[in-house]
Amino acid sequence: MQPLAAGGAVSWPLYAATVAAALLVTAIVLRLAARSTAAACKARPPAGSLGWPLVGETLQFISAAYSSRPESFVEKRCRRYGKVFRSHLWGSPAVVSADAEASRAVLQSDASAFVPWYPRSLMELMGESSILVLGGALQRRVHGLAGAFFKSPELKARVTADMRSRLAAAMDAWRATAATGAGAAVRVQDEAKSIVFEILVRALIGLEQGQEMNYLRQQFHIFIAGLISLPIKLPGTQLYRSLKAKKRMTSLIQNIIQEKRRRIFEGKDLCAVSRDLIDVLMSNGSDELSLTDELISDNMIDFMIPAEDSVPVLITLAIKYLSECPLALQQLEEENMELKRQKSDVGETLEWTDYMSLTFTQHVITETLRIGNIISGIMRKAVRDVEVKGQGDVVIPKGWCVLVYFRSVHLDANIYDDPYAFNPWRWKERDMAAATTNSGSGFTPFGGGQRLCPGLDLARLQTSIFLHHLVTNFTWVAQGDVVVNFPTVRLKRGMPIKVTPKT
Ligand code: HEM
Repeated sequence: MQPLAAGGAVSWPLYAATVAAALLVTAIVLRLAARSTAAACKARPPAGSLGWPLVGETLQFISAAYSSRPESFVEKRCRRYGKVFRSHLWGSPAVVSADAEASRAVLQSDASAFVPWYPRSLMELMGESSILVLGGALQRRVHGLAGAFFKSPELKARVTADMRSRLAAAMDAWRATAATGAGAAVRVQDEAKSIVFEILVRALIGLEQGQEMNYLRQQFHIFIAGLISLPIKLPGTQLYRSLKAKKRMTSLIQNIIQEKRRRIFEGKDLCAVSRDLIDVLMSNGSDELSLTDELISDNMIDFMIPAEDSVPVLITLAIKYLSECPLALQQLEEENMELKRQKSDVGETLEWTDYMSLTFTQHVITETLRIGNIISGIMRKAVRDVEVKGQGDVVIPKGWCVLVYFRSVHLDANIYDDPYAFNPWRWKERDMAAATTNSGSGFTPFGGGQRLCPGLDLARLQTSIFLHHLVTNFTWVAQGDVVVNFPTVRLKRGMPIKVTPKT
């Protein structure tokens, strides 16, 4: 963040001191209010500490999140207070759950108990009509329509064909890179990001590769940089830049919506099949829950977050873990080569169902989701005192936040033997149906309940396709890289690998 320009009505040091004093007073009042809320209601929040005035325990949380063991913040407190404890994070009193049962109970609750809660910069950027913030009938409606679209065989077939042709072009370039000799490397994370972004954006808003796509992606990078930033909306701040970028993206998407409306009005576009998510949302908004252009465009931008972030990171992490586990890589390669052979023997190309039927490949993806914790947890706010059963019953007082911390559950030695080991074979014995539908307690990389990720099948499908084409066409040597976990999970150097085409 840049300080305010000197020479304004108030000098910068005086301004800063005034703001700091105001923040301190506000924080003390809020903390006293939090304490008295907890004391006034019969609610018994769990044991724990609210930390320092103003910042609570946020700085300790962030400093652990930047380390190679982000769960250390939660682990330390679990040892002291139990798996559900109280804290104070992102400016709010909070209950943190690292207990599988309590976490499941929170995920399964509806809006009569909890509503979504995010840090202020995120709320500001997503806007009121984002599915991530919406509650009640409107959230269920958008979720239902988007979920049905993402799960439809037509979309999966289209995404499969798009992925195949986009990967073929990328792989030609990798072959050319490999031919240049020593030192040339492919950055998996960058490649996965540009491929997945283009394909999902096409599925969302119907935009094809080209100048507008490049412009959108450029604006999206500025937008996403502000999601976890200081909640200050002044020129020069990241949040301000991100809001401006969102405005430019909204205008591009609203033009697409207007063009679609014009074509429908002129009777030029009466195609019964929805080609993208905008079509789905536009054609399902004629009753009292009509979906406005603003709601549609806001949500299209939110839906781009997994396209640029979560799915490419899942692909990249899978390749990192496979590179470090030759036995798993060998088994995955054999499984994929066998399928390729079978299909080419009968002269068929692979369908989306073929990719999803690769059992070991799915185990690799499941294990990557468990150990990689791309989304480490979710936050909610209690709209009333909520009793939660877990390791001992606790109450989350009205107005408090709850952080459901998936990461600690996914790395819990009581649930997974040797939890830090990448072991795809562990899923042979486990209930894979529960893992792939995300219904099993102790495995919630896609959340759960009414807000269960509607894109989970697509994420698995795109990852399977990427892995299939990589292992059947190339061998590689990974160059060293490390996972960074905050503010989002990613590979520090983008996972460079030196590829050699298979003959
Ligand atoms: C590795 C990939 C992915 C991961 C780890 C992931 C994870 C999650 C999680 C944990 C939630 C629950 C949030 C909450 O409860 O507040 C969620 C929700 C959501 N995800 Fe995903 N996701 C992924 C891919 C996708 C894809 C590909 C799409 C669609 C293009 C998508 C769209 C959404 C939407 C729209 C929601 C909000 C649902 C609602 O609040 O009703 N996600 N995701």
